[in-house]
Parts: sequence; C-alpha cells; structure tokens
Amino acid sequence: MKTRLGCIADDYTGATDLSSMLARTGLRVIQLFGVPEVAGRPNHVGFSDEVNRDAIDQADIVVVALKSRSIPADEAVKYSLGALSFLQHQGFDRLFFKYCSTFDSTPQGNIGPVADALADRLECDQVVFCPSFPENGRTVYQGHLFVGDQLLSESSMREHPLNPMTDSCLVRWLQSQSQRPVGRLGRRSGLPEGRQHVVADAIDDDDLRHIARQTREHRLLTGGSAIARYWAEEIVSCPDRNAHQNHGETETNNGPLAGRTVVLAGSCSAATRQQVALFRETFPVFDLPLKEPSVDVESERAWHWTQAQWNSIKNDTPVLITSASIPNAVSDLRRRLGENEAANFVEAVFASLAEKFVESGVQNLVVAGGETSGAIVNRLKICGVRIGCEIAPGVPRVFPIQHPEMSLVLKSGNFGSERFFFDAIGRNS
Ligand SMILES: Nc1ncnc2c1ncn2[C@@H]1O[C@H](COP(=O)(O)OP(=O)(O)O)[C@@H](O)[C@H]1O
Ligand SMILES: O=C(O)[C@@H](O)C(=O)COP(=O)(O)O
Repeated sequence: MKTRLGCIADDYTGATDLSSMLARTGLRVIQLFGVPEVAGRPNHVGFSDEVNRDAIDQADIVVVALKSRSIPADEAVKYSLGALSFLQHQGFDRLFFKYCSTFDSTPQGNIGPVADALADRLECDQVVFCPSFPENGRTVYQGHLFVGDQLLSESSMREHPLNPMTDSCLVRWLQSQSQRPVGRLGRRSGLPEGRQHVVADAIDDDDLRHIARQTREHRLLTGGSAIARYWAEEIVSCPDRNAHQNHGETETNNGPLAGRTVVLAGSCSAATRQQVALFRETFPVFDLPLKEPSVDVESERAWHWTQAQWNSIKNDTPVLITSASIPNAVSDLRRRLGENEAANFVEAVFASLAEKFVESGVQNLVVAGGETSGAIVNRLKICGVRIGCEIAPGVPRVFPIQHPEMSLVLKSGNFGSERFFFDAIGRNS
C-alpha cells in the first residue's frame, strides 16, 4: 500500500516552511490551516470543504498548520490530537510533528507535551527530535542548538517576546517539558535502545540523511523542516515522483500577481528588523504608533496612511507596515498591556488591516512573523494553500485554494536575507 505522510506544524509560517521543503522532493504537498474537528469553525473550513477534499485525495503529503506554539499546553495537546485523528481518518499512516528550528517553547511546553501525546496515541516507544536546519544556520551539536555561530541562548532568540530561549541544551529544555526520559543521539551514531525521547545532533545535510535512514520504520518523527524532506524521501513511495517534480511551480503562477502589494511585519526578530530597514530606503514604511488602546484606531491610522501613499505617489507602490521598528516599541507596549495582551493587541491590528486590504482588492500580501501570520490567515478565513516556488529557503509563495487570484507569503520572522522583501515583491529596487 502507498505510504502517505501527514504532518502537524505548530505555527503557520513553520507549516509553509515545511511545505516548501517537502515540495523539493517532487511529491504532491497540500497545506491546510486547521481541520474541522480541531478548529471548531465549521463555517471556516466547511466553506471550501469540497475543494480541500479533492486536494487531499490527490496529495502524497498533507501539512496541517495549527497555531499551537504559544497557547496553554493542554490546548496544544488537544488540537494536535484532533489533527492526528483527522489525518489518520484520511489515510495518512506516518506522522511528522514540525516545530521551530530554534525549538521555540517554554519550560512548560508545548513541544514536549504534544510529542508525548502523539507518541502515546501512535504507540511509539522512541521519538527522535531533530530541529537542525543547516541551510538556515540551525545546527545541533552535543545536544546544544546553535544559530549560526552563536549558542541559541546567546542569539536574539533570548529576547523572543513569546518564547525566550534561555537554554541551548535541548536535552535539559525538553526534559523540563516531557514525561518521558530524554537522551541524545550523536552525529552518525546508532539510535539508543529503550522508551525515550532522543535529541539528534546534526550539523549538515548528510547528518540529516543519516537520521532519516535510521528512522525509516518510525511512525512518528519530530523536528524542523529540513529533516522532514529527507524523511519523506525515505518513506513516501511515489513511483511517478518525477512527473510531479516542481509540482507547485508548474501548476501555479509563482511570481507576485499584478496589482497592489502590502507587507505586514509583526515580527520583532533581528532578521526582520534588518529587512524592514533596507526596504525603508526605497519604499514607504509606516510605523504603527501603538499608543491608542484601540485596535480600530491603530488600524484606521495605518489604513489612511496607505491610501494617502497610493493617492500621492503611485497607485501600485508597495508599502510596508511594521510594529517593531520604533525604539522600545515592544518593551513599552508589553509594560503597558502585559506580554500576552500586547502580542494579541498587535496581532489584532494586523489582522484587521489585512482584512481591509484584501477587501479593497490588494492581491499580494507578504507577512513577517509566525503568530502574526496565524492571526491574519484566520481572519481571512483561508483554509488551505497550494505551494508555489521558494523565495528564500523555507519561505514559499502560496496561493489560497479558494482565492487563487491572491498570493500570500508567510515568512518566519528569522528567515530570509536582508533583501527578502524585495525578492518577495518581485522588485530589484
Ligand atoms: N511593538 C510590539 N509590542 C509587543 N508585541 C509585539 C510588538 N510587535 C509585534 N509584537 C508581537 O510579537 C509577536 C511576534 O511573533 P511572531 O509574529 O511569531 O514573529 P516571529 O516569527 O519573529 O516569532 C507577535 O505576537 C506580535 O503581535
Ligand atoms: O523552523 C523554523 O525555523 C520556522 O519554520 C519556524 O517555525 C519559525 O517560526 P516563526 O519565527 O515564529 O515564524
């Protein structure tokens, strides 16, 4: 029987990263945002149920994107198990659980609790954890995660607003979240025996291929998008794979569509801040003041500014709106509202803006930030996307199944070169 791979990703940009890496295999990949049982929003997913059913039936791999990275652990477990039931029901017999290549989580969860629950349900004794993404500078050595040449806890991830990563030792970090013992797998070594979680060292793609071969009989594997690609190549049988090579690219228009483009940057990461700074040298950028306690007031202000740009400069000038460029913008808002409220508030402003832009006919939306993307995709009621070509490693352009006239880019905050936004809008200058 044909092996099909089901995937659960804990945030929306992580899911598009995963989908684009999986699409490199030439297998047919489709990405859904939530599933009916999980999302509890029958109207949302029901809207395109038929379209999705066809897409699912034709796919070798389905990626279910959840927004479960930064919610209470028991809810993350509930949603993930719901997604697993859905995938099993659709005939996907292997499962990949995707989390961030920087292992974004807190000492309470959610990677450990979700992995424990999935392993229990799938009756897996041993679960391998492999966040490494060498192409994007994430490597694991002696159980410690590095971002480029820095330990995770010395990188900008230390200051992440939702998941500050203050310990680079993944064995210790995962152990604080999990009920199972946590061990380690050294580079190119054999898997240890026994019922345990295993954090895998991997510093290059050959290490990833080795891990994929070692786990080819496993029903569950967890990690970043890079290992998923090699695992899929090991386990998913597809005799006519070459026929589907570059599936997304042949099936869809891959560039930005003709029409207006808006970039919404809700990520506070160092990479996104640099990308915004370079973009500002050429295109208009609006800094959300975030001084008013009202989502409507904040979003109206940015909306009017954008209309003024389009009226006064050129009708189709790409514009960017950011929440994190004003010095101390993040710390000030968090002090005033509290951490979670501040994050929710900014997400709501971006979601409201995205809705206004799409309703007014904007065709290309570029979003920076995982949580920000989650808030926007949910507000736009997008329930599935086809995967287009990669703009940067792990960042594809995607096309909503029910709105193919629109293009979306959902960028993980930390991904992409300094010129990323230029590439995403298809402009050299
Ligand atoms: N000025 C700000 N103050 C407080 N929180 C902010 C601010 N700007 C953005 N945020 C929040 O920070 C979080 C950034 O997370 P996310 O969008 O996932 O980006 P990343 O991909 O870099 O992690 C979001 O919840 C966003 O709403
Ligand atoms: O694995 C990764 O690094 C990304 O796919 C990812 O999950 C990044 O998360 P955000 O920075 O929150 O977008």
